[in-house]
Amino acid sequence: MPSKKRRREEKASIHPRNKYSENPPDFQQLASLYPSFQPFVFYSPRDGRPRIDWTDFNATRELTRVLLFHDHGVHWWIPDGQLCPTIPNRSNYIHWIEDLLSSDVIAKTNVSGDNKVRGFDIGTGANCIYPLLGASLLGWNFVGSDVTDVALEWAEYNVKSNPHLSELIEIRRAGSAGKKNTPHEAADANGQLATETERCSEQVIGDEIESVAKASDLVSDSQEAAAAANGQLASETERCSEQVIGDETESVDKVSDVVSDSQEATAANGQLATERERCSEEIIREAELEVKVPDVVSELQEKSSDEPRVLLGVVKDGERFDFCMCNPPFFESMEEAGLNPKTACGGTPAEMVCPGGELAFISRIIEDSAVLKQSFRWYTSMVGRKINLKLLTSKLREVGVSVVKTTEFVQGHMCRWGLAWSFIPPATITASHRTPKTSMSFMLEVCFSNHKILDICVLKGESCASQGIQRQISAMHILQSVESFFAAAGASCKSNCSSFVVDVTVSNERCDAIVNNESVNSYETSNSQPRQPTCDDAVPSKEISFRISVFQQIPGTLLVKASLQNKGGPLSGALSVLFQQLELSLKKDYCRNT
Ligand SMILES: C[S@@+](CC[C@H](N)C(=O)[O-])C[C@H]1O[C@@H](n2cnc3c(N)ncnc32)[C@H](O)[C@@H]1O
Repeated sequence: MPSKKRRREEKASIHPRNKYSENPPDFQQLASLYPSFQPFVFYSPRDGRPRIDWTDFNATRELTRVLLFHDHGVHWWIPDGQLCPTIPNRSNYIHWIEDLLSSDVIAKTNVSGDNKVRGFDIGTGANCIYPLLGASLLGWNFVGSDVTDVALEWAEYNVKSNPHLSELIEIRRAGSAGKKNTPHEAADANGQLATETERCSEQVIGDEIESVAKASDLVSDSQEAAAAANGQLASETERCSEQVIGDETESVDKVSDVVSDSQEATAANGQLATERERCSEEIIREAELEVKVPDVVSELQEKSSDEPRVLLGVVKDGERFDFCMCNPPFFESMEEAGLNPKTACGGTPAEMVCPGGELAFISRIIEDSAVLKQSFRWYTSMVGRKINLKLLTSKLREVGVSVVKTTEFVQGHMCRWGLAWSFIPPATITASHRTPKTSMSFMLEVCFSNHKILDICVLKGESCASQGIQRQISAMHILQSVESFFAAAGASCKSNCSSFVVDVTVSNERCDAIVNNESVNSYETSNSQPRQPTCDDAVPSKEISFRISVFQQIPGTLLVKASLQNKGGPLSGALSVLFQQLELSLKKDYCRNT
């Protein structure tokens, strides 16, 4: 069993917004909700805790499948042997990017002009995990690229299995020639695709929605139990090979750790993926780099020169993205990847290996970025070995990037690194401090026993105990509440119900009213007649205009976003306060304990 100290460290370093930071997956609960997962869960004779066999690929795949469905409302599958992603670990990378996008390190510009975040996942794999997580957690748009037929077909399949996300994700082939799987791998995976498509067409989706409804109730009711189960979580060690990632010495330590205490290795760690932003930001010209870009980088590049490009030729002319991300093939050979007998997370040679390993692969991203420059706000990649992090940072300096950021992802016994760079000039401290936030968001987890919801049911003549209630508290209800909230305070509101947005304009005077919590009544009673225009109305700069968008994440969970429309106006700074008031009001109406 992991020591208390280790558990504390892991908990402290998991990203605070990671869904699993406070509520790690509860195998027992998942098994009771999803019969397909039940056969994989057993109870440890040592401590009676529920576990799964990490050496069984079917068990790790089923865990990923139920977690994606249970916690993210995502339908998902991969064929035998493909790389099986760990959801908490992968979520940490997404949240790190979220932090980069909202940081003041470089000037904030929205590439798409509509406040939608647009990302590019290099090597999305059959599992398409980053686009699925980014779209379901944060409403981001994605292009996911890959080179193998199997990856492209299954990524497409996973996107199409989720109609609520499919508008957000495009799968694109990288490299003109395309990298084929071996005929055996391709035939096998295609056979599985056909079977899976058939299986899913027979699925009664309503039943699953119902399970999620029950599941979310259970989850919210049993937070305490879930917290107590923290130590019981079997590790979802990233992949077979990851035990050899890192400096050689580190790897040896890690492997011997695993061998010396296999129970511990399969305990809480991996599922509690961690993200420690300790290396933090470096402005490249200030970086103290011990390592010069050595000849090894160019040698590796020669080796990989026949490989398809990663961004050039895949990114279309004039396209712009907020970021790219990549979990690269780390190894030069399957021998180097090695086989970790303790885990079975899959990973085919096409996924794990490329000529020159990760150093050559990420170097290609760097070269492409040096051509595409500001077409991306941030370029990012995972890095498996610390020595490569240093080499790559040196290479970044050579190509003239303006900013480099690094982070460390501590995942159970493993360490990996996040590397980010940009060609956008670093923002000066003073400028960044003056710039108010122009977009923000919060999550609303609807509690069905709340009075507001009961009111809605009564108005509609429906029984709250009826099974369909979850679908009745929709983005539309929240949208209406947003409009009422601002209209009640005298703001002008214009809703667009088809795109679930409401545009709000608030005058200086009404802004104060909202901030001071003066509600409908005070405004309505003193303004029973239509308001006469005042001199102030003629001065547009004394208004703040913003757009509120509501996204249904999964039944019962909604994302509410605000984006400033008249940027640079004197009231711009008020957005965060107004939005906070809205959050309080919606949470009071729709959520538990507020
Ligand atoms: C380690 S896997 C990552 C899969 C998935 N993103 C994940 O995190 O589980 C690396 C992926 O990169 C793909 N790949 C290899 N060369 C590529 C290239 N030039 N462009 C895009 N993808 C590539 C492989 O086919 C493989 O699916």
